[in-house]
Amino acid sequence: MTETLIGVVGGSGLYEIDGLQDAAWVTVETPWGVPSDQILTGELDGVKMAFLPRHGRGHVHAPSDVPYRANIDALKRLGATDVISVSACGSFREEMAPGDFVIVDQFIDRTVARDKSFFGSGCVAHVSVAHPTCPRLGDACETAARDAGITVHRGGTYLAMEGPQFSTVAESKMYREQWGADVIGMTNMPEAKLAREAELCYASVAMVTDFDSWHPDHGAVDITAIIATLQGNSSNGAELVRRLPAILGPERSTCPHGCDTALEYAIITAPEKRDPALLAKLDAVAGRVLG
Ligand SMILES: CSC[C@H]1O[C@H](OP(=O)(O)O)[C@H](O)[C@@H]1O
Ligand SMILES: Nc1ncnc2[nH]cnc12
Repeated sequence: MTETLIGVVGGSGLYEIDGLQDAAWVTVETPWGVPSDQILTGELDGVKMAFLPRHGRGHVHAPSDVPYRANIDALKRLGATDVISVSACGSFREEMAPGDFVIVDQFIDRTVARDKSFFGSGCVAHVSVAHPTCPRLGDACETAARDAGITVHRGGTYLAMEGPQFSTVAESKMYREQWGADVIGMTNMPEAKLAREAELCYASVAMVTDFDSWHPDHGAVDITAIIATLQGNSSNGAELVRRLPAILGPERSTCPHGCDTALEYAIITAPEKRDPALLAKLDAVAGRVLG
């Protein structure tokens, strides 16, 4: 058993959480640069928490410029065992309506302009992301959402687009009709891939804010409507997060789905050929396997 530390990455509309005991905003330095903001640490129901606003307080980082590697490294460095992403998203499904939450379990990664791995030449690693989210953590999110009275859908495919512009009608219809995506956002990739490389359990809770641009009765997505929906629902996101520590508890067993051993056989560069400079940067993310 190890001590649970729940990392929370708050998306649009969720820039801090209340009620933490011994709350403190801490600065974390990483070899991958500066995280999106300071991280709010503290305890809730006897469980350690670390909250990081993905876009920074005041929403300063565009989705393409979020320092995803620094964020995941910083949470790992603080001792996070589990990471919950809370995000705003558009919906491609009539039944996933604005205000509903979706516990995402699959992704289609259409992002093109982001650093997607901690590894590279000098230390090559290939982890599996066939199942990019953790079912155990997803269970906890689903329970927390139901207990909070939130309408929640278990399972859904999130299309991660580059942005910052929203999709065209043609793209929106293609993602929905041909590609089978359920929701769309701009941030969960490469975050989920990096969490896997860092051997963190990752779950994504997506709050539906709009019907993107495919819906004949709703017209094109616009930011004013998104912000109005977010203002009505961000308290639900915070409420879900507040309920998680009591559900997960202060002690955790090894992940039955293998999230926390993802690197076990992933590094294929021969030990004598590894780049010492890159190995030094991997101290937090891959310290368990690199020693
Ligand atoms: C505010 S609308 C578009 C913006 O909102 C979502 O951010 P996040 O995933 O961090 O909640 C979406 O991905 C875009 O970045
Ligand atoms: N329709 C949409 N497309 C991309 N990101 C979003 N975030 C919220 N709604 C979105």
